[in-house]
Amino acid sequence: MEKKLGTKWMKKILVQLKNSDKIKLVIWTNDMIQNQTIENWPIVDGLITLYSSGYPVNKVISYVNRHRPYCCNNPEFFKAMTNRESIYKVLDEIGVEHPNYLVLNTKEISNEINEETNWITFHGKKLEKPFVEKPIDSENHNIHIYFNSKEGGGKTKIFRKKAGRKNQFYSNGEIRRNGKYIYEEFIEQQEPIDIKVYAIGQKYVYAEKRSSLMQEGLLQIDEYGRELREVFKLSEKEKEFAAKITQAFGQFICGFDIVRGKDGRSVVIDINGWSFVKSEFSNEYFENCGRLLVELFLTNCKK
Ligand SMILES: O=P(O)(O)O[C@H]1[C@@H](OP(=O)(O)O)[C@H](OP(=O)(O)O)[C@@H](OP(=O)(O)OP(=O)(O)O)[C@H](OP(=O)(O)O)[C@H]1OP(=O)(O)O
Ligand SMILES: Nc1ncnc2c1ncn2[C@@H]1O[C@H](COP(=O)(O)OP(=O)(O)OP(=O)(O)O)[C@@H](O)[C@H]1O
Repeated sequence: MEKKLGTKWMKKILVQLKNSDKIKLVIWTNDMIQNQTIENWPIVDGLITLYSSGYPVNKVISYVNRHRPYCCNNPEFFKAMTNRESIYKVLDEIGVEHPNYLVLNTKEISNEINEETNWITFHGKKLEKPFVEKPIDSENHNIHIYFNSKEGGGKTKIFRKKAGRKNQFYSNGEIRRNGKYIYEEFIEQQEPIDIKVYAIGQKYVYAEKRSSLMQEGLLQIDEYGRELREVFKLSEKEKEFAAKITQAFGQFICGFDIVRGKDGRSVVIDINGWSFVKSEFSNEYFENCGRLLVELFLTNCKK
């Protein structure tokens, strides 16, 4: 949490709240959040809550229920947002496209899964490669992509960036049988890119593209040593996704990822909740983010 608060990206946003003469900004330390009871937490009119590993969601919800501060990102949704199936169910409700999927607890039903070179079957359901296997817990970023033998077979393991790498190819294409996974259709793309979308409520959305995490080789780095990204122009439909997603998930500041299929579909593959743009060249994003947050709190907090 403190790591997130200390980033220069967060500071670019907070400075605008600090500079507003109508807002008194109170920064809560990690010690306060983790070790003190909610009775000792300051009583505030507005609250910025953002999910990160170790974040005490239940404690924060108890505080919010007791004091009813205005939350720009509603903590009631945080648990649902850590489950990839729950995320897709919400997307269904709001008409936002996601990949077709199947959830399997491969540990519990290992004997019932029949695995062949190019597909798996389970109780009459057939999943053909290529497909993507993601831990149901969206905080677990160890994602495997399985290829058809026509494409050379094997699998690519994707993981959080480590020593300039983001993936590793393995010739063994067997699925994992040790937990609950969501199996998704692999969206074939025209250009192998990830579209990282950063929405701010209904009024503003900004996006960047980066080389897909499954692209071979080392990360492409910019002059600041950060992953190379470029500003990306979203379609009108993708902008509508952004407005619907921030509303449905109750997250005023909300990042999510899109891939564009060869078939023309735009498909949401991941919702990240509060997520920072991390670019030296996106001042416009930070200015809008700070301005809209100030506006949001002034409109919604008790006078
Ligand atoms: O959403 P955010 O801003 O909270 O950041 C997320 C994630 O963004 P995503 O959610 O859009 O995927 C970042 O991935 P990218 O967007 O940079 O690809 C990732 O950075 P990373 O891969 O380690 O590499 P760097 O870019 O920092 O070098 C970061 O890990 P930490 O910096 O180690 O905390 C994550 O934080 P958390 O989820 O709390 O672990
Ligand atoms: N259904 C899919 N079809 C094609 N490629 C996909 C699909 N799902 C994921 N990918 C690729 O795998 C990468 C990781 O997927 P995803 O974003 O779901 O993982 P994550 O670990 O939740 O990411 P984040 O770090 O954003 O939280 C994507 O950036 C994309 O390149």
